Amino acid sequence: MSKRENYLSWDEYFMGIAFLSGMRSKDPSTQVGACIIDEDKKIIGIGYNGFPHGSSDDEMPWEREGEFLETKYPYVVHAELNAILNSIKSLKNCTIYVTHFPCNECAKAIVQAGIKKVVYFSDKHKDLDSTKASRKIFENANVEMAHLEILRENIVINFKD
Ligand SMILES: Nc1ccn([C@H]2C[C@H](O)[C@@H](COP(=O)(O)O)O2)c(=O)n1
Ligand SMILES: [Zn+2]
Repeated sequence: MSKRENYLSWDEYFMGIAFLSGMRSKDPSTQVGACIIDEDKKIIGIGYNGFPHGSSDDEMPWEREGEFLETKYPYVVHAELNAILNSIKSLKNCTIYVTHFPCNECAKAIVQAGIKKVVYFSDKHKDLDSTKASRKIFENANVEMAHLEILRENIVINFKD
């Protein structure tokens, strides 16, 4: 019998895990996921956007607009930072898979952690100044950026039979 042909590539696998992780997010508008792997392709950190420990998902605001302190923005921990903080070992020369291109704050954390490659799926905010700053931060630190195009339409997990 020959091997299966339609198995997941490494890129699809790690980006799939980033997406699955993002599905844990309670943010009603944007769910972001991140998955960090080491040079041996071992997963060493996973994260999604959410409020810090101790802050209730039900009591904190998920608003995008209004008085700054009444919105989610000053409180939410970004997926990339959560993945970095959740990592189980040094991130030197690691790769981070992210569902969305990192913001400039996450870019700084990614560089300082020693991550050397960013593989991203969506770049929908590429024209924002903060995204331009991210690119500059990555370029200055020689962090490789790679857009991942996934050819298959979906990955199905079937929990029935
Ligand atoms: N690098 C990023 C950028 C954003 N996020 C999170 C922060 C928010 O929960 C959400 C963005 O919300 P929106 O302004 O689209 O309503 O995404 C992140 O985790 N990592
Ligand atoms: Zn961020």
